[in-house]
Amino acid sequence: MTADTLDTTTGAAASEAATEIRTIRERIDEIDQALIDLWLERARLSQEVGRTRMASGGTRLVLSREREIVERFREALGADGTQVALLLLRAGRGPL
Ligand SMILES: O=C(O)C(=O)C[C@]1(C(=O)O)C=C[C@@H](O)C=C1
Repeated sequence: MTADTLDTTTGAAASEAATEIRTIRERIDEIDQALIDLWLERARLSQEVGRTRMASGGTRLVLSREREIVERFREALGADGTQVALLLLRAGRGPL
């Protein structure tokens, strides 16, 4: 494989690179699936907490807890972490 015969699925210009990319992509796909599964599990648990609290006569939200979570993600991942945390929270408790 040469630069003028690109592998269409990997975009690589050499077969060794195409093979390496396919191997790395397998792990990326596993990680993506784990993230999706964890995302869905977290949303279910968050909804369960919300239902339990409201059934007890409590509030729908606990903003101090949300701030703690946003801060944890911001410390670990920077500004993108803030955005991820906000999306995670929305997936569980719905939009504000
Ligand atoms: O930990 C809680 O009390 C929850 O209700 C879960 C959760 C979350 O998704 O992390 C959702 C809504 C609350 O405002 C705070 C946190």
